[in-house]
Amino acid sequence: MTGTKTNVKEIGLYINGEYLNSSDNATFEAKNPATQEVITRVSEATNEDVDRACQTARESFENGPWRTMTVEERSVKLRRMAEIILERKEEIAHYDAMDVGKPYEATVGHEVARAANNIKFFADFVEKQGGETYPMGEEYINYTRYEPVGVAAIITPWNVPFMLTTWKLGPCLAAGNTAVIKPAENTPLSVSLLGEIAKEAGIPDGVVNIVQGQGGTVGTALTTHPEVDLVSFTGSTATGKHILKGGADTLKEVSFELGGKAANIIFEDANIDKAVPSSIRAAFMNSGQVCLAGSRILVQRSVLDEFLEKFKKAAMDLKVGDPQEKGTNMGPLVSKEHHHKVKSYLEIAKEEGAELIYGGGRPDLPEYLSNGYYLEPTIYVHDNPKARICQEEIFGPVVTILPFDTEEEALDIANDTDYGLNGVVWTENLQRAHRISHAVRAGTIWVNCWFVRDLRVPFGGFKKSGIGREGGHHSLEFFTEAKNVCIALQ
Ligand SMILES: NC(=O)C1=CN([C@@H]2O[C@H](COP(=O)(O)OP(=O)(O)OC[C@H]3O[C@@H](n4cnc5c(N)ncnc54)[C@H](O)[C@@H]3O)[C@@H](O)[C@H]2O)C=CC1
Ligand SMILES: O=C(O)/C=C/C=C(\O)C(=O)O
Repeated sequence: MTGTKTNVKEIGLYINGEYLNSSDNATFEAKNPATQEVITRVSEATNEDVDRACQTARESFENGPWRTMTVEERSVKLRRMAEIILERKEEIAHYDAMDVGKPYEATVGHEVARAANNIKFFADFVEKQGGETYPMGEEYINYTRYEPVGVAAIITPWNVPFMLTTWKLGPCLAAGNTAVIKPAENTPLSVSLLGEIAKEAGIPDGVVNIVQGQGGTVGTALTTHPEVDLVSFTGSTATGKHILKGGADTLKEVSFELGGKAANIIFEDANIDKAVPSSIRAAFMNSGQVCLAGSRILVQRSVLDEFLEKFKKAAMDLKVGDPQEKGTNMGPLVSKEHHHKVKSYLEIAKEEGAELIYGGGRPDLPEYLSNGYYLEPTIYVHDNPKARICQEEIFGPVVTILPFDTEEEALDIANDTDYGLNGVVWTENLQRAHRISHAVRAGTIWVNCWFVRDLRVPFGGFKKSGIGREGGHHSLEFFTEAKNVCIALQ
């Protein structure tokens, strides 16, 4: 038996280089979703604590050495931070396995490495940036500087806590800003380590601050705070709207990566043997709690039977179980509330007349996981793209297969959504691959692959899937103010 293996010490807020209790000593529980065991207690920030974190970040931005250091000096410290993340990869992955329910094996091997690279990539990238120069004849010359904006609020979700926080923190710090981070209340553990990691890397106190607690209170206090200039957020579209409204009075700049309902389109000329394992990953990785999930699989009718047979078999082969155990492909859902929400879609699917192909129940698990928030990988076939299970972000291991006959029909279904984060196309026809990639209204299209990430490319959503883009110079544009300097030459 594994389950919760480590005693995790109580988690404080991290402000000005110190872990602290909240001003009223209030705490909340961090729980293991595989067992419901309490892992530890976490300080719940008050408004006073959020204010302190924001004032500290402001003071450190205005008067600390971080903003005025050379880019190279900052990058040395950030590269060290990336190294420390790798040195502590087992601990970080173990924390995410415990409070997200993420399989340890995949997290330690992939997600933590990506987190380290998020920091290293921007440390290297920022050193290579130049600016624009515009001479005006012999009389004047203009040149552009990219200066840090100020204090950034970094609000991250529970599905990929550590990796997604570093994805924002890397460019934020590389550009010379200071940060107040708020991880999701469901998953406070791994992000809390970023305070001590930043300190060990030599990043001055006050540059990285972490507050913990509920979105509605702590998140709101942070994203409406007058000292916060920027909000970088990944999470639900509903929360994105709250943050946008709350930031209006102080004109905060926002970068939002929101929900998705990606179409994964399998044409009859696709290599089905490649499409099946990739579509399984896209549907069930992290128990389907992925904004980029291929949660609608559109399959051309002539290959429907073949695809269904192979896809179902591959889903049945997934090992659902203890996230800490070697070989586990799928852990539990993150929380009781989320488990309830995802299961409610099984009722909705029944009412909507979807055909259940596999799953929908509780997997067979050892006794010590009997309280865990588990659900089998679940597959439906439905012919109504307007059904709620085809329109709403379920964010669980529930996938719907929609048959289609023609390319036009596939495109209509793919674009019939409020979301536009990503899409996937499986075809061996080059012209069709381009045609469909151009016609699907989404920020990323993967052709004959899924979730392949190059950190230089723009990443973000069309429609209700986001505002702005992250990645490479897109992230740096968000985290900097462009300044023009015009000089008289005569
Ligand atoms: N990456 C993604 O696309 C994600 C999508 N979701 C979607 O959202 C649904 C609901 O999940 P939730 O946990 O409720 O996500 P959420 O959007 O409420 O949580 C994400 C983060 O926002 C914070 N937050 C919540 N309300 C806030 C507010 N008013 N002001 C500032 N920060 C706030 C939370 O504390 C958390 O840190 C999921 O079922 C899923 O469909 C959730 C998490 C990530
Ligand atoms: O690869 C990225 O930069 C972002 C990935 C985001 C998710 O996996 C998510 O929000 O679910």
